[in-house]
Amino acid sequence: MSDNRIKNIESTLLSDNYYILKKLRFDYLMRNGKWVNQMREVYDRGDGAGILLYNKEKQTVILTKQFRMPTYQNDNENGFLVEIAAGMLDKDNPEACIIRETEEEVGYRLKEVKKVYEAYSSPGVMTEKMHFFVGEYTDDMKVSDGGGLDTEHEDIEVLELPFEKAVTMLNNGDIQDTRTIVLLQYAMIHKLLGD
Ligand SMILES: Nc1nc2c(ncn2[C@@H]2O[C@H](COP(=O)(O)OP(=O)(O)O[C@H]3O[C@H](CO)[C@@H](O)[C@H](O)[C@@H]3O)[C@@H](O)[C@H]2O)c(=O)[nH]1
Ligand SMILES: [Mg+2]
Repeated sequence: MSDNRIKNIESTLLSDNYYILKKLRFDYLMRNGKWVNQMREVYDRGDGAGILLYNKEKQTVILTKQFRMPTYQNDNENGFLVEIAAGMLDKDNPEACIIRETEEEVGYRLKEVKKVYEAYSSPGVMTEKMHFFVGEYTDDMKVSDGGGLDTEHEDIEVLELPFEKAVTMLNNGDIQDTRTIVLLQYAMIHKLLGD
């Protein structure tokens, strides 16, 4: 079977109201050797970055809590979600983005971060690739209360929690953001906060 299993891609713009939603029609070569015409809607809002902030000495992590309309539309009773600090890349590289977002959202100015994964967020629907980081914070890195940008009406609550509490929330199903689950599990697997 040929390596190139996609041809004749036709793209129609459905919305560029805020980000970009396209309808893509294309011919796809099935494993059984037949060409079929397929249609997929694809949402492009760029790539993102997120970080788990941790403090070994205090045995704490920093998470955020904010209203997420899409979750409010789907089963999340009050629409608030506990998440890692995260943002969209805009024109930054992932590392610069996550350092900027950390300061905007939770008020800590980091010098160093460690990239641990790069992964597609929701590959059936979105183009978004997410860059996952972990970073150590200490009290002397605090430069503001965070909370997000007023100009964008961000309203972010900063949660500094014992790591153990975050793990309990994860195990109880109180953390429902995939990216946050991934990084808390990373911290557990790699014993970021010690044994
Ligand atoms: N007016 C308007 N504003 C929007 C819209 N969508 C987003 N925004 C604005 O854009 C800001 C984006 O803030 P960021 O901190 O950069 O992004 P984020 O929403 O936290 O996104 C992060 O999490 C997402 C998962 O929910 C990730 O998809 C994303 O890559 C990133 O990591 C939001 O606060 C909001 O003000 C929209 O449709 N309309
Ligand atoms: Mg954000």
